[in-house]
Formats: sequence, structure tokens, C-alpha cells
Amino acid sequence: MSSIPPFNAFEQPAPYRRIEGFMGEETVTRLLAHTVAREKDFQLTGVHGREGGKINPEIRISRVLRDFGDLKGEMQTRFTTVIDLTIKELGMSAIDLEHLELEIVAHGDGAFYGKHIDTMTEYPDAKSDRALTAVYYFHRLPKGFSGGELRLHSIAETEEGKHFIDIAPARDSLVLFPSWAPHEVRPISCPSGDFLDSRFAINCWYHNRRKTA
Ligand SMILES: O=C(O)CCC(=O)C(=O)O
Ligand SMILES: [Fe+2]
Repeated sequence: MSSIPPFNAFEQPAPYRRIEGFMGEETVTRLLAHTVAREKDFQLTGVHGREGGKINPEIRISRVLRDFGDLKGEMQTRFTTVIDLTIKELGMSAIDLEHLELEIVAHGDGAFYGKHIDTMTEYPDAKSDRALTAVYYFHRLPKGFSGGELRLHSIAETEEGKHFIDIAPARDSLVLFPSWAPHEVRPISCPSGDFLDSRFAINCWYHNRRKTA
């Protein structure tokens, strides 16, 4: 007699939500124009947690820009609209939104981000914590890179090996998942080496207000 193996939530990748056509072509064009115009202002990304924001090319290689220029308000509004349904679909507890943390990240040839979680709970004086992560992809056409999948891992590493799911960084798509979920960015190959051919993404973290004692 066969028996159904017990369900273990720790052995499944975290729940996620994917929205295609999130901004539309016109906005993708404006985002690409902004990104390319500001190429020189992108800085090497650091690693939080024990690394304390330091640059560590063994863990993470990419470049970041936190200035959205004229696009800032529009981005905040667009990302805010998806919170309620996402919380419901992912079965998360409500977020008391303190602020949205937004940045543009460029992954060029050889870039990657090793397995990590996004919560930064090690800062005792913070007013809020990252609760929900959203990543929006907007590479140019024709696509100039390969790889760069977002890999969502299970919390536990099971006997059969690691449990994960790979999500392609599809143009104009948004992926949302709880910030506690382990994940990584698989290595990128970008043969032209041209900044314009990078894997461009917007990271958005929805910060939950900390309860004061
Ligand atoms: O670009 C992605 O797909 C995810 C990026 C990420 O995990 C991060 O910046 O914390
Ligand atoms: Fe992350």
C-alpha cells in the first residue's frame, strides 16, 4: 500500500507570486532610458548582515542605483498597489507599511548573488523590517544576457538534496516573495560586456513598522 509522504513546509520553496506585464512597454522604455543615462552613478553592491554592508565579490557582484529621478513617485505608487492581494495570496500576516525601499540593480557579465535572505533584523534601532520582497525585471531587447534566474530555496536542505525553483527574469514581470525566504541570483553571462545588455531589475522591499515596547 502506498502512503502519501508527510508535507513539510520547510522542504518547499517559499510561496511566491508572479505578475506579467507589470508596468507596460512605455514605462520599461523610460526606465531603461533613466538607467542608461545614469550608468556612471551605479555603485558596487554590498552585503548586509554579518558583512555589515561590505563589498564581497565571493557573495555578490552587481551594481546599484538608488535614485529614480522623475520616476520615483510613479514607482512608489505602482509597487504599493500590489501589497494587499499579495499578502492575501501568499498567506502572510498584514504589513503595517512604514516605507518602500527601492533600488535599481544591474547584473553584468559574471554577476550573481549567492544564497541569502533579505530580512535585516540585526539592526536593533531600526524603525521597520523588510517583510515582503518584490523584484521587477526590465532588460532591453534583444536580450543581451543569459542565466540570472532567481532561485527560491526551501528553508531546509533535505536528504534528496536542495529543493528550489528557478524563475526566469522575464522582461516586464514582477516576482514577490516573503523577505525571509532564502534565494539567490544565478550567474549571468553577458557576452557583449555592454552595460545596456545587463540584467536590470528594481528591488522593492515593503517595510513593516516595528512595534515599540
Ligand atoms: O534580482 C533578483 O532576482 C533578486 C535580487 C536579490 O535577491 C537582492 O538584491 O536581494
Ligand atoms: Fe535578495
